[in-house]
Formats: sequence, C-alpha cells, structure tokens
Amino acid sequence: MSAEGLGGYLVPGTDEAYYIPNFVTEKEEEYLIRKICESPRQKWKALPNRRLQIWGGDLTPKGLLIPQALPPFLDTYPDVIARIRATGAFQSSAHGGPNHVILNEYCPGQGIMPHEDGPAYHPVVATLSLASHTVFHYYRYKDDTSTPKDHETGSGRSIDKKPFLTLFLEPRSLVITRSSLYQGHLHGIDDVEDDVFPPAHAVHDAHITPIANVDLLADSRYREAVLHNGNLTRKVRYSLTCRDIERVASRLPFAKR
Ligand SMILES: O=C(O)CCC(=O)C(=O)O
Ligand SMILES: [Fe+2]
Repeated sequence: MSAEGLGGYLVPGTDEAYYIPNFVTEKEEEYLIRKICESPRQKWKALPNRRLQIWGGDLTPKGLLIPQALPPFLDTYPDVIARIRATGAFQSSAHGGPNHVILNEYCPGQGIMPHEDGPAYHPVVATLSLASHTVFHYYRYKDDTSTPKDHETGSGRSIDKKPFLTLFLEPRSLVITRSSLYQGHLHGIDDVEDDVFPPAHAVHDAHITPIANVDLLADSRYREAVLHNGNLTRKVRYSLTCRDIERVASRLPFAKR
C-alpha cells in the first residue's frame, strides 16, 4: 500500500486519522498473540490497571532511545513494521517507519485514562488491535489558552468530557493518527466491560459522539451493533502502539576500551 493508497482509509470528518481493517490475517493474529503470551515474564511491566511490554529499547527521561532490536514477530513474520512503513504514513518521520512498540494488554473492564503521549515521538502513531474490539476516544482541553502543568497527563487542565472523535477498533485493524489529532489533544479508552451503542434515532443527540469510522468497518456484525443499539462485550485486547522515536543513541558508546 502506498501513501496515496492510504486515502481510501481516511476517517470521514477528519484529515489526520486513517482506519485500516484486517491489517493482519486471523492466522497472523493468532501467531502474534501466541508470541506475546510466550514472552518472558520479566518482559511484562505491571501497571495498576493493565500490563505492558516495551519493544525497540528504553527511552531516557530526555527522550533518547537506547535501541534494541525488535523481535522477529514484529519485523519478520508477520512483517508488521514493514507493512506500516509501506503505508507511507511515516514518510516524513526520521526513520520512515516505527522503531518502538508499546504493547498493552487490557482485560475487560480495563482502559487507559485520557492522556497525551510524550514529546519524544514523531507525531505519527500506528496502533494494531488484536483479539478484541475497543472504543477509542479523542478529547479536547476545555480551555486551550491555559498553561499546562504537566503535558503528558494534561493534569492541571480540564478536559471536555464529550469526545470530539470516537473510533471503533476491530480486532486486526490498524489505526494511524497524525499531527493535530495526536498533538495537543488527548486520547483514551473507557474502563468498561461492555460497549453499549445508542439506537439509530439518537445519533443526532448532542451528548453522543457517533462512531466516525462506522462505514470503514469490515465486519457487518460490528457495524450492525454500532448503528443499531448493540451491546458488545470486550475480551482481552492487545494493542501494539508503533511509533518513531527521532533521537536514537549510538549503539557503540561502550565499544572502545
Ligand atoms: O491501547 C491503545 O490502543 C492505546 C495505547 C496508548 O494510548 C498508549 O500506550 O499511549
Ligand atoms: Fe497514548
């Protein structure tokens, strides 16, 4: 897929969000989940409400990546990184493709509070969802002129409760977010076990943010649920959040003796 090819996946009403269903096959999904689950126990970092793995290296507090090779299940089979590179979405980033992956595991009932990602990343993110659907919200700060106390969490600034954009993420889908949507706004996932969608007639209700990518969904059962008051129970979801960290430390600082 070329950069021009990405156009067909643009989420209506946005100019910087792309939704690509079936980015990996069911067989590849199964393989990826197996590899994720087979990772050594020490690879998991436990947070209060979810677990994660970090691939590609560690980030220093100053935003420098101490690089490590990505595992074969990300860059050989399946070649997720090469496929993301081929979309052209990272064309203007330092390395033309992602060099860092955060893998999150969410059990049903777990989510991620609205937040901004750190400044070390090029403003493009590609997120692959595996094993479960989820509903992903983007929020605005209420007062864009106030001074942030903490950029990363947005603490100290109040957030508009109603998302300005909501996407439905199918398992095996890739969502690519660029520029303004990603910088200066927040994103998050509610910590619910079920996603309940409004009846069709309520879609114009001012309190409801419609699912912007409903026409891009590949599975008609999901489309039906989203459009007609469905209720979808979440399963365990794995997300691979792929980014390009611009500043990478040389691999050789300790080579000379
Ligand atoms: O799991 C996701 O889809 C989002 C994860 C995320 O926002 C993050 O790791 O910063
Ligand atoms: Fe994030």
